[in-house]
Amino acid sequence: MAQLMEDEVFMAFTTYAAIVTVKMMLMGPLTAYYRITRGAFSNEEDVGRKSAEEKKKLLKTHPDVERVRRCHQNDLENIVPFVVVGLLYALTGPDLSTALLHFRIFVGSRILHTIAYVCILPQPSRGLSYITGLLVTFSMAHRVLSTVLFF
Ligand SMILES: N[C@@H](CCC(=O)N[C@@H](CS)C(=O)NCC(=O)O)C(=O)O
Repeated sequence: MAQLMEDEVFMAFTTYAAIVTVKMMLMGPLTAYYRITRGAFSNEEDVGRKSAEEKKKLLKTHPDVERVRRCHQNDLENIVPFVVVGLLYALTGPDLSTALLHFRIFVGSRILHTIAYVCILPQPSRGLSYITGLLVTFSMAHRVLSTVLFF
């Protein structure tokens, strides 16, 4: 394990995986921010001490909250596979420069995806950033499978 932590590709993977995971985790506080500012809550206990009338007003969905939630969901669909496949990829011993290119493009694409989704940028900005990240993960999966294929 200590030897693995000194491997440059593994260190690069750990760095970018941590960055993109923290980005994904920040979607939670961002959702909370939108809930509070838009007055849109989903649980009765979240609006505990209000009158029945006020509760009714606050227990609703809001398009901005739903947008951030979809963005978070999309992160889960893409970042979790990146972390799993990226770890296996790092273990196949790729070139440092090739690995860095994969990790940087993926993290950049997911940051752009979030900006495009939350700031409502016109398509195809979100679609292209999503496809870019997906291609990076597929490229790493290709390397993993072509290195260790064993049925
Ligand atoms: N689960 C996704 C699968 C396809 C996907 O991830 N598309 C990208 C680019 S259009 C996206 O940002 N989808 C919006 C979303 O997941 O809410 C969906 O329902 O759209």
